[in-house]
Amino acid sequence: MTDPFASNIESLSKRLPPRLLAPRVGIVCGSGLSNLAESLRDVVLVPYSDLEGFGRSTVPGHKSTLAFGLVGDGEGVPVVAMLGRFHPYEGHSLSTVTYPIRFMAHLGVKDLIITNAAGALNPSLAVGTIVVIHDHIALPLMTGLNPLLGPPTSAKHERFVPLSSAYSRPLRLAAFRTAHALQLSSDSLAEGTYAWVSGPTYETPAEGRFLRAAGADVVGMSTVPEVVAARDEGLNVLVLSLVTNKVVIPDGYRSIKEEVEAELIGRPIERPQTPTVSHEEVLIVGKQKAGVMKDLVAGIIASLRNA
Ligand SMILES: O=P(O)(O)O[C@@H]1C[C@H](O)[C@@H](CO)O1
Ligand code: HPA
Repeated sequence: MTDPFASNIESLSKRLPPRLLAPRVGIVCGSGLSNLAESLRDVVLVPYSDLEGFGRSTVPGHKSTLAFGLVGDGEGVPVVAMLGRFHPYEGHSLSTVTYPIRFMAHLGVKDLIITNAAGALNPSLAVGTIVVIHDHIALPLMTGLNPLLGPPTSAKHERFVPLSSAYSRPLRLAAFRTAHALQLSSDSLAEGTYAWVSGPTYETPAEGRFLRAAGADVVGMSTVPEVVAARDEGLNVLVLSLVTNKVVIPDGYRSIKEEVEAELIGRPIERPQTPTVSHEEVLIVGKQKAGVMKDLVAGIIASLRNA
């Protein structure tokens, strides 16, 4: 059997200068956020179809291309960005979902910046806020959909991977320091916990309240398998979630019984409508905030140069 890492490296070495073939930082672009590649210079684009082990992204707002390039002035920092990721709900196995992360680690990536679009469970998070993730709740992971099930992927990997500090503190500090340097308003960046759901259904109102009660601030359909693989590979991980829609709204629970009873005594209750999200809406907000996310990610990477 051919080693897909080796054959990919062989084909990339024919297309990339040596410096780009040794990226220090990896980026995963979330829904509608592939413009992150615009902050790269000397870019070389490699379609996933030219690489072994890579699937194809089937979700609008996700391309199927790797972008290699440099970020920042002078020598710059060599990076590789996934323009488009794989989600289990597309029918991809967890090993396909996580393969690019393992490949990036194999190329020499040390710091991984993962972005995603997510719904707000915490009512204080406005649409457009970028949430620096400091923890996660992953029901699929806890109940058997875990990319580390099965034999360890290599003898150098631990059997039991701790996730108590999966989200790098130095990278989270870099995110807030960069936002300050970019003069982003204080409410454009927040901190929180990401809940991973398999999708592709969006949450019912009760599921939203359940995840909120469990302590999550945002919910999405990706990222956690990538974080698990990255930690298995020993990478430092930063996750930035862009809030594209609200899932839980205060006083959003509507009791028809109460409503009718209130109507009968002549005191109709005005309650907010439960929001209905669509992927189109997710992409619109992604597009609106893509510039801020791009500048933030580029600034964080440039700040890592001296780290
Ligand atoms: O790849 P991400 O997590 O950014 O995409 C989110 C989650 C679903 O794939 C999709 C739902 O609108 O957007
Ligand atoms: N739920 C799950 N995933 C999402 C959402 C959401 O509300 N918005 C964007 N991705």
